[in-house]
Amino acid sequence: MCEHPPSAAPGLPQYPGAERLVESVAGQALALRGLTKVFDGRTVVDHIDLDVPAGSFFGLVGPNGAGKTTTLSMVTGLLRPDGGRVVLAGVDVWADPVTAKTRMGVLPDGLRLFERLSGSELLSYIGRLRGIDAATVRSRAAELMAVLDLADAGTKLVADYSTGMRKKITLAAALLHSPPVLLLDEPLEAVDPVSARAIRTVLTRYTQAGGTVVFSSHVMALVENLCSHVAVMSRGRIVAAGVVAEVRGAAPSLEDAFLHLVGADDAGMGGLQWLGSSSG
Ligand SMILES: Nc1ncnc2c1ncn2[C@@H]1O[C@H](COP(=O)(O)OP(=O)(O)OP(=O)(O)O)[C@@H](O)[C@H]1O
Repeated sequence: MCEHPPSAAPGLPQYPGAERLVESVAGQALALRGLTKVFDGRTVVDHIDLDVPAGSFFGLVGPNGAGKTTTLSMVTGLLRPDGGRVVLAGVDVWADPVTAKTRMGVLPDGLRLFERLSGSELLSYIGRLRGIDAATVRSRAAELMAVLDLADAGTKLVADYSTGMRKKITLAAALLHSPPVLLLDEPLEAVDPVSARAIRTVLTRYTQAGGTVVFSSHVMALVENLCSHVAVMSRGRIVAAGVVAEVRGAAPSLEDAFLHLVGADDAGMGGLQWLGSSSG
């Protein structure tokens, strides 16, 4: 008789206590517990705990190299953690990655798209991969392309898209299956104000309808305007998290609070006295 407990699917590591963990974070769209990543002996994400309430617009901010992309990559199933757990929309991401991926829409860092497809073909391909019937894909794709101001770009090859258009078509692809959680790595970086407004409008509408957005950004004013919640990451750790007003505290702006939290508010302009002086 077999003495061993029932095993996970072949090839998948076991995650004991997955059900208990999922129960304990009910009500959170996303929960991280002890999430850790080590590269070449250096801990770049250091035992992170984080709760993202369902329906929140959640900004993840931090200086370059803080670990934001690494964290989002572990949340989206792209990068295997060295420790800790991720529960997204009631699913333990690394215990059941296939189900977890049906519940998320992702705009990853370093967009890789099918360059030789047109925008419409790309959405139709992604929609079919997601198992959505062709008529629904067509109507959702048309609506998304209209609100994102991409309607005229439907027949253009993705290879000829601008940066803003690439972000918008990827966002449309991430929304096509109407997931409960959207994870976006710097969705507004290098995007012009017109495209940025279209993206903001869609994201705001999505959260008003009950969806949860988690996005990383360096633009503090944007996070302060758009987000209900924020987490500040520094050197692989979460140094503050919660409702934006709480994290800002008594500081005049979120940016001031951020600079203080990451220890950059006293960065002096020592030296450089020669800069701009006409004496050469
Ligand atoms: N594949 C990798 N191999 C080794 N080190 C890596 C790898 N990916 C990231 N790192 C390192 O991990 C640290 C965190 O990087 P990460 O890209 O997660 O930061 P970030 O907060 O997203 O930064 P940015 O705001 O510049 O995008 C950095 O020091 C980076 O050099």
